[in-house]
Amino acid sequence: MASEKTQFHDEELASKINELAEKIHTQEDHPSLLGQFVHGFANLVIGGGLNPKGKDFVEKVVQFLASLSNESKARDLATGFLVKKLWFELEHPPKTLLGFGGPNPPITADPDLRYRSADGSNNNPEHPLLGAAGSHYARTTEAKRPKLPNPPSPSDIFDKLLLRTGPAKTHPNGISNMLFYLATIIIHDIFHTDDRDPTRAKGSSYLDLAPLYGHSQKEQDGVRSFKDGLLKKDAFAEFRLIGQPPGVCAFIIAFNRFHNYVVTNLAKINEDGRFSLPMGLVAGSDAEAAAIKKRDNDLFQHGRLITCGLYINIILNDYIRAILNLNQNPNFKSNWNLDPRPDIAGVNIPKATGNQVSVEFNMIYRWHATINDANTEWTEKFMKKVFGEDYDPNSLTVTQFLAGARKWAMEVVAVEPAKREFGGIKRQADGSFTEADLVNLINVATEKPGAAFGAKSTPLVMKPIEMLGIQSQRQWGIATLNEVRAKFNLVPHKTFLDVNPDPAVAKALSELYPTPDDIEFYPGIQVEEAKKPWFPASGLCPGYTISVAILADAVALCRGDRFYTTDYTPANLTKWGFETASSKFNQAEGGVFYKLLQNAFPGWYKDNSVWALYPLQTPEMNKKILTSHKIAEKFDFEKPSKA
Ligand code: HEM
Repeated sequence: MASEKTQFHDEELASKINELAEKIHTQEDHPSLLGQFVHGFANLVIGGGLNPKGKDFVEKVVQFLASLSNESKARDLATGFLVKKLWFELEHPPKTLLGFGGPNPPITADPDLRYRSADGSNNNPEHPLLGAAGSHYARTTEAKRPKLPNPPSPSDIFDKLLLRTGPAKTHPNGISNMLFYLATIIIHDIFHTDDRDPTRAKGSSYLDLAPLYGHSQKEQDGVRSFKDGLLKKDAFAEFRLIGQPPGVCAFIIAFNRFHNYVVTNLAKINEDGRFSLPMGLVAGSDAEAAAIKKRDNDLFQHGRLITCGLYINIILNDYIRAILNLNQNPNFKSNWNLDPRPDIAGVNIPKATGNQVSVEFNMIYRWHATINDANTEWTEKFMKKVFGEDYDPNSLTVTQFLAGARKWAMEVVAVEPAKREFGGIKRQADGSFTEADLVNLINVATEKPGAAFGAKSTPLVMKPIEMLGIQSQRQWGIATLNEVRAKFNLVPHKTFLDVNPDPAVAKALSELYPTPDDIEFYPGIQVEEAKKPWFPASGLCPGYTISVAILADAVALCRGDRFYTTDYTPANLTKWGFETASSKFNQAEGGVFYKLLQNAFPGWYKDNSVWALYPLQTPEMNKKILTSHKIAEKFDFEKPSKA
């Protein structure tokens, strides 16, 4: 039944949906009431009914759904309508792309459509280039408002609106660095702006674990051992991760180890004999060599599908759960989650359309405010290595930054992926790192909270990178903050205080922009008031526009991907593989992060360790949450170690 603790901040909306819910809970199976409820809910969510432009609208809907019983049919239908709303907030496929033509990327798709191509092409075979590496960014919002003739300088914007002074504010909901490292893997998966043609993304627009497997066939070949489907020991393709805190690299290596665990088991189990060599091959013959090569590829590709399956399930069942604060749902037994993949009878939502990431989302995902003090210090040391001990972040220009970044990139790329090192840890003779070193880096990331989102929260060391961000949004001609808000059904800001009620921030905005309608998208999304935690519905606590837009993006990335919808089947992944990547509510409330950690680092994580079950919030925060649910004694809070 609708929880009494449901925290609707909008009385009208609250009474309307609670009234509908009550009817459903008392006579749920009554078809006309169910129809009435769904009709009412569809009106609420998709438009009409109550004002969908209200602040916190999505959060209220999430709170409501998470308060319903697991058996509620109405809940499934209503979730379908929410997914539909989020799906149709974006175009599929997008109509507007950046750039002025130029050669299209070549199609390197494996002719076997069961497998992901290395560069993301052929995800939708009807639009084979949609979202392939090298394609043009999409634009979600028409930029109709003329731009200011003399916009404020990026340096001024940074100093007045973004610069953090003093220590970082701790994240208000105990979100651990691990969540921000997962976000870092996600953004390196889908965003790699081509510096020679910034209208293009060098990676694909699919969540295909490119930081591990690469954005192209060449990069993929660089991490494969070409034996039994295995990846080279502790190798990962994305060189840019070496420029991130070392825990990010340890995390992507966990996926490498999971892949190797998967292919080893696939070969052993050899379900339906699908990895057997044909009978009667002559030893040393070309036919035998070709069959061995095919088997390696079949194992590798299955391993990739399954490892990506775990990745998407981590995103939906751990990451989105933490973002929506579902572990802090008073109705803790609710298994509601925002999973956009299922088909719900009566709610027609397209799927497997393909995807193309947009410039707006490239901006929305720049979460540099969340870099905590320890990672700020790490970044300062890193920048000194690249730009010299005496470099000054205040005066380093964007041009100097780009030149230094290119030089650094060339040096890193020159080293083979399986030989790259990071964070002061060393590879052993067989090329692998020690488990202890990797687990330690992951522990450090899990233990410490990230910093809070918000205005005046970005460390100085990021100044040139933020100035580059501001320059990029101008080059891309992105619509204003208010234009993008209107696109996502959010009320445009009428005053500077609407953007951020802190008078100092509002004043700084008014000194930079003539009217709220002129505020640029970036930095606008960074300065908006950050959300507070809600229990459930708001866990990540970014600015308002970011919080709404990322849900639409998550829906697009999951539901638009053929390999996560129509082709995500036990037939394609094998029964064992499908099960290995899958989520069950009775373990970690559906979270599957523990599967990654326990299989990558066997023996380190106890079955009831919060470090494995809920690593996206700190162990300290988990203790609070589990104590509030009166089940803390069932869990182990000790730092993982190997007996
Ligand atoms: C200490 C942590 C971090 C460091 C040192 C860092 C560094 C950088 C650098 C150097 C760039 C500019 C790349 C270029 O255009 O040449 C960049 C871009 C970017 N960063 Fe971060 N970052 C950090 C954390 C994060 C986090 C937590 C997120 C969000 C999850 C994020 C999201 C982005 C995005 C979306 C871009 C644009 C990428 C592109 O267009 O190619 N970063 N970051």
